[in-house]
Amino acid sequence: MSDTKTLTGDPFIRGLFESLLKRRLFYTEAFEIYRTSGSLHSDSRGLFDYGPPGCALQSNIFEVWRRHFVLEEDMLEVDCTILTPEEVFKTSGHVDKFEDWMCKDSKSGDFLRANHLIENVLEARLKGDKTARGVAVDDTEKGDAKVDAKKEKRKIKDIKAIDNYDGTELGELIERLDIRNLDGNNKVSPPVPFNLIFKTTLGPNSASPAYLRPETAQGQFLNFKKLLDYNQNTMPFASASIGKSFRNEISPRSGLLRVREFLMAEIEHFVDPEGGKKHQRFNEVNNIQLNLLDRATQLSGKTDLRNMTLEQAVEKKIVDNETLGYFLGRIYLFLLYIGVDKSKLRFRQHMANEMAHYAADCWDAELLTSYGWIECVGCADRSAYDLTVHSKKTGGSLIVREPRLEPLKIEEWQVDINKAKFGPTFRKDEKSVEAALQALGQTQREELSEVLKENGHITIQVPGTLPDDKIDVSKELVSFEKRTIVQNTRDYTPNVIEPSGIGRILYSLLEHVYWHRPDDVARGVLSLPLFVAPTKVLIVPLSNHQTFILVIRRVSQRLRQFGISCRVDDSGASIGKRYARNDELGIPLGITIDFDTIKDDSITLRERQHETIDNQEVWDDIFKRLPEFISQEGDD
Ligand SMILES: Nc1ncnc2c1ncn2[C@@H]1O[C@H](COP(=O)(O)OP(=O)(O)OP(=O)(O)O)[C@@H](O)[C@H]1O
Repeated sequence: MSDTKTLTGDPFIRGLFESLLKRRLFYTEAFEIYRTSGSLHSDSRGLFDYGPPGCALQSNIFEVWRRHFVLEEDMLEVDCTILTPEEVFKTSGHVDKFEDWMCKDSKSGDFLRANHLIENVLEARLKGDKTARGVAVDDTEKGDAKVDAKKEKRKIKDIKAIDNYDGTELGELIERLDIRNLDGNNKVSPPVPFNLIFKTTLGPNSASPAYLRPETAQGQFLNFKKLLDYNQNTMPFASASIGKSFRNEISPRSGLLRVREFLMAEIEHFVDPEGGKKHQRFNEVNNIQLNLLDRATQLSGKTDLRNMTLEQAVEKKIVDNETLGYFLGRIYLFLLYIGVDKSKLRFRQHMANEMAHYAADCWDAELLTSYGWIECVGCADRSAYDLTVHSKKTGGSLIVREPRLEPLKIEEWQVDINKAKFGPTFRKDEKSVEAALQALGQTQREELSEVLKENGHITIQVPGTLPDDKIDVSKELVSFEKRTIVQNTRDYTPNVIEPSGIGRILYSLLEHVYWHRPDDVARGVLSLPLFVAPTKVLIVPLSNHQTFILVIRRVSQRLRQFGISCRVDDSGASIGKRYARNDELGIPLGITIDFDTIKDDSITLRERQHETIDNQEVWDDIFKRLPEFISQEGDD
C-alpha cells in the first residue's frame, strides 16, 4: 500500500474509504450473498456491480468523455460486438501473445501473477515486512539479500523492466530471491504462461471458437474502410468506442482497479504516416505543462518528473510527434475537468521493452492512489500494425487512396504473367502462385529477372503447396520488366494513435476527492465536481409538516425537469448531520426548505465547498430561477 494523503493532507485510510463506497452502494462485489454463503470458489473474484451513485458517476464521466472527445473532435463513434471469432484475434496476435506469467502457491493452490508477486514481495521486504522474507533472506538476514532486493526493486519497479521478463527470467528471480506468496509464505511453482482472453463458442456445434474482446480496438480497425467512406474519404479522422472488455486476470486483488469485466473507452485516430504526424489543433494544447516521467529518466533509475510544455516535449522529441502530444494534452484536460488531483497525475513513457514491437511511442496517464501509481489511460502510437495484419490476412483493403496534386512517375519492376498457360500449369495452385509472384519486392523482382534469363526458370516460395512449399516457374509463364509508371493516386496504410482507458479512472478519482472532517474521521466527504457528481442537489426540509411535503415535491419535480438529479433527506436528524451524511455521496449543492420558504418562497442554498463551478453561467441561471421553481404559480 502506498502512503498517500487525502485532499486535506491527512493520511489516506483505504479501509475507511472503501467502507464508505460499499456502505453508500457505489459498488459491491458481485454475487455477494453466494460468496458469503461459502458456495463460490475464490476464482469468481474480480467482478463487481455498481449501485445507484456508482452508476450515475460512471455515466456522468462517460458523458463528459463523449463531449470532450467524440463531440469536440467530431469523432465517429461505433459500438462493435463483444463476441469475436477466433480468426480475428489470431490475426491481431491476441490468441498467441495476450499472456501473463502465472505461478501457483504450492500449498494453498492460489494463482499469482509472477511479475506482481515479485514486485510486491520486494517492496514488502524493503519496508521491513518480516512475513515477506523467504528462507534465503532469513538466513542472510541484513546481508546480500537486502541489497539484492533493493537493486532488483529499483530495476523492476522504476525501470519497469519486469513487464517484459519472460518465464525463465521471472523463474530465475523467484528462485534466486526466494520469492514466496505473501499470504502464507509458501513456495510458488515456476511461472507458466496464461492467456487472458475468455474463450467461448459461437453456435451449437462448438466448431466456431470465439472470444470475449479484451479491448474495443479491433472492431474499429475492421470497420476502417467503411468509416473512411462515411468520412467522405477525408483524413485524418478518429473513431471512438465505449464498451465492456473482458480479461481473465490471474489474480484480481486491487478492487476496482484490476477486474475481469470493465468499461473501456478507446479512440483510434487514423493519421498519414508521412509529414511527421502533425496535428492541426496542436496549438490549442502546446502550452499545457505536463509532469513527464520519460524513458531517459527511468533508464537512469530515477523517478523525478520533468515539468515541461507539450511544445517543448515534442520539439525535444521526448514525445514522438504532435498527434501523440495533442492527445496527451486532451487527456490531461479531461482528467482535470472530472476532478482528478493535478498533483497526483503524471505521464509515464513506456520503456522500449514494455511496448508492443510495432508501437512507435507510448505514454500512460498514471494516477497516484493508495495502490501506487496506476496506469489509467494508455496513449499509444500503434503505427500501421493492426490495419496491415488484417488486410494481409483477409485481402480486404484497409488503405487510404488519395489523389496526387502532381502525378508521380516511377520506374518499377513489373511481373507479367502468361495467363493462357499459367492456369493449366498450376491448376488449383494458380491463385497462390500468382499471389506469391505479385508479393515479391522490387529487389527480388530485379534479381529473379536475372535468374530467369540465366536458367530459364525460377523457384519461389508458395506456402501451402506440395511437396515443400516451393514451386518452379519457367520463362514461358512469367517475365519481369522495368517500366515507367505514372501514379495519379497515392495509397497508404494510416498509422493509429490510440488513447485507451476509463474504468480505472472512476476509482482513482474517488480516492482523489475523498477527505474527512477532523472531528468525524468515520464519515467521509467526496468533493466531486458538479458535472460528475452522481446527485447534484440535496433537499433538506426543516419540518415534515404537510405544507413542506408539497413544497419538497414541487422543488424536486422542477429540478428533475431541468435534468438535475436531487435527493430528499427528510429524516429527523439535525441539518448539519444530514448535510454531513450526504457529503458521502458527493452531493455538491443543498437546498434547505424552512419556514420562510412556506411564507415567501425563499430558500437557503448551500454549496459544499466554495469551489469554482464549471459552466458557471448555466448554474447562475439555475440559482436565479430557483425561487421560480418553488413558487405556487408554477404548480401544476
Ligand atoms: N483488468 C483491468 N481492470 C480495469 N481496467 C483495465 C484492466 N486492464 C486494462 N484496463 C484499462 O485498459 C487500459 C488499456 O489497457 P492496457 O492493455 O494498456 O493495460 P495493461 O498494460 O495490460 O494493464 P496491466 O499491465 O496493468 O495489466 C488501461 O489503461 C486501463 O485503464
